Amino acid sequence: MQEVKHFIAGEYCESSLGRTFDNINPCNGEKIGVVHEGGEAEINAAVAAAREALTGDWARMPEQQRTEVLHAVADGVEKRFDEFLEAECLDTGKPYSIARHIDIPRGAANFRVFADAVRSVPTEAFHMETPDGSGAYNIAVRKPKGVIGVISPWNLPLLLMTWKVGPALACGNSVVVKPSEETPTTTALLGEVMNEAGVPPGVFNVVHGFGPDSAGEFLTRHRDVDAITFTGETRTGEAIMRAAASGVRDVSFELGGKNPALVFADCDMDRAIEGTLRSVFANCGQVCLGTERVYVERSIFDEFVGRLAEAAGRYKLGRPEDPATDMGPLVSHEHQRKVLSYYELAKEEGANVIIGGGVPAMPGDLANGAWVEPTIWTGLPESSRIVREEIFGPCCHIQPFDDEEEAIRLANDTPYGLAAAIWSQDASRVFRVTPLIEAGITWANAWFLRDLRTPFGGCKQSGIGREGGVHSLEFYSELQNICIKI
Ligand SMILES: NC(=O)C1=CN([C@@H]2O[C@H](COP(=O)(O)OP(=O)(O)OC[C@H]3O[C@@H](n4cnc5c(N)ncnc54)[C@H](O)[C@@H]3O)[C@@H](O)[C@H]2O)C=CC1
Ligand SMILES: O=C(O)/C=C/C=C(\O)C(=O)O
Repeated sequence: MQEVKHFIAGEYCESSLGRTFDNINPCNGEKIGVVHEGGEAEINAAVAAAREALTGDWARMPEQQRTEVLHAVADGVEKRFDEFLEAECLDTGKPYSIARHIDIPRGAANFRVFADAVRSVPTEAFHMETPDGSGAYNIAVRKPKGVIGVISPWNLPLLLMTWKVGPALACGNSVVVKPSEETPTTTALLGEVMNEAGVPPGVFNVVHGFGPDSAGEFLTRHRDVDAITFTGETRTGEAIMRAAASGVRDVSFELGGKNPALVFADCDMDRAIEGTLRSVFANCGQVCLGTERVYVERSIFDEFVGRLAEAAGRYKLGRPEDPATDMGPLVSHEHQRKVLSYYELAKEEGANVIIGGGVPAMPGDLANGAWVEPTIWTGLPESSRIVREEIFGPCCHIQPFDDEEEAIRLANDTPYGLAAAIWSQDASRVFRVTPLIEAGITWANAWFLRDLRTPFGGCKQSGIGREGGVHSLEFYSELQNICIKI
């Protein structure tokens, strides 16, 4: 039976109060192991270790060596690829085919890309004139921000945690990570890799636990944490922002979404179907960038709905390790209850259930897992809760539109603004429409095409700030302007 411990000051440790909680396999509801539950004492110890690390070897380490250490972390993840893969898929239930190509390689890449980015970003310098004629130079020096609190979610656990930890360490900070209580294992495993790679003790710390009145809240409230980065639900973001207000700490938030796809009659239908299928159902719909609202030009509406439903109907639900599996279960029974409550609501609101809408019949032990059917609805008004609220499951509502203006209006009629996808072969339309969409990321004829150097984040209630490439360096470093009079 697996036992997941905290990782503080380079060592694994148990909870001071001796409390643990169960880690459950969402495929069959079986207990995988126990996780040590941290409280105020563990957060205090981790933050103190992180603070201490900022005065030791890590602070004195030349940038070139820090880059090499972070490359060694990436190598270490790759060396133990199968271990990370199995742990991630056991915690989440996601298919190996996804984690093998996305979660684990990206978990490693996040260290390499940001370590290299730090070394390639130029220093800003301005010469200025002065009244005495001798002038002055302004040089912007990039320094670590300090101790970074990282609160990460369960949908892409290693990927989204390293997306924050990679650049934070590349900029010379130390971190305290509170991984999601649903998926603690790969974050804990990374501690071993950090030690093997030569990351000094205290630079990377992990405390397990829950959100409110637990490790998450204690971390975000801690006055010795200099900045907080969070991915998760918008309401949690509001709570963390309130905590960060005390002490005026900086935040970077990537929050919820209710992302639209606009499918125009001039699209390449095969590509639009394949891309929308992935954007709705990949990772069992548990991707913040995923599509939950599809708007299709009326002349191709029936064909599109029919073909998408047919493709979704071919999806094979199964065990993570089965190469034939397209979709796993949801992350937990709690999340299953939430998604199924929306499936019920859709029926109550009068939706046409094109496909799915319930719990699939799974064989043997899988019958106890957190499974839901891939689901497509049509026929609901835009005011319906199904169309307005983030469900975070394998489902979408499809609605027809008559012209470009209406499509843009429908896409933007949401409090969220994370991502959007447009499907059209008319280049003028693509250039005209994409900037009018209120979203931090808009794809045209693609979905989830990610270059780690590009700005990533949401507008409206989908987030604050941008991470990715130089934007991550902006958040994870403090710029000091040094003005030198000649
Ligand atoms: N990437 C995304 O956009 C994600 C969105 N979600 C959405 O959020 C819904 C709820 O899922 P949860 O896992 O409960 O998301 P959540 O936003 O509540 O949890 C994410 C992380 O925040 C921590 N947390 C929760 N409350 C906190 C607080 N007051 N202070 C500090 N940390 C706190 C949790 O322990 C976890 O590590 C999902 O149904 C889905 O709609 C969930 C995960 C990822
Ligand atoms: O960075 C990526 O490529 C993926 C990001 C996905 C999320 O942020 C999410 O689903 O929460």
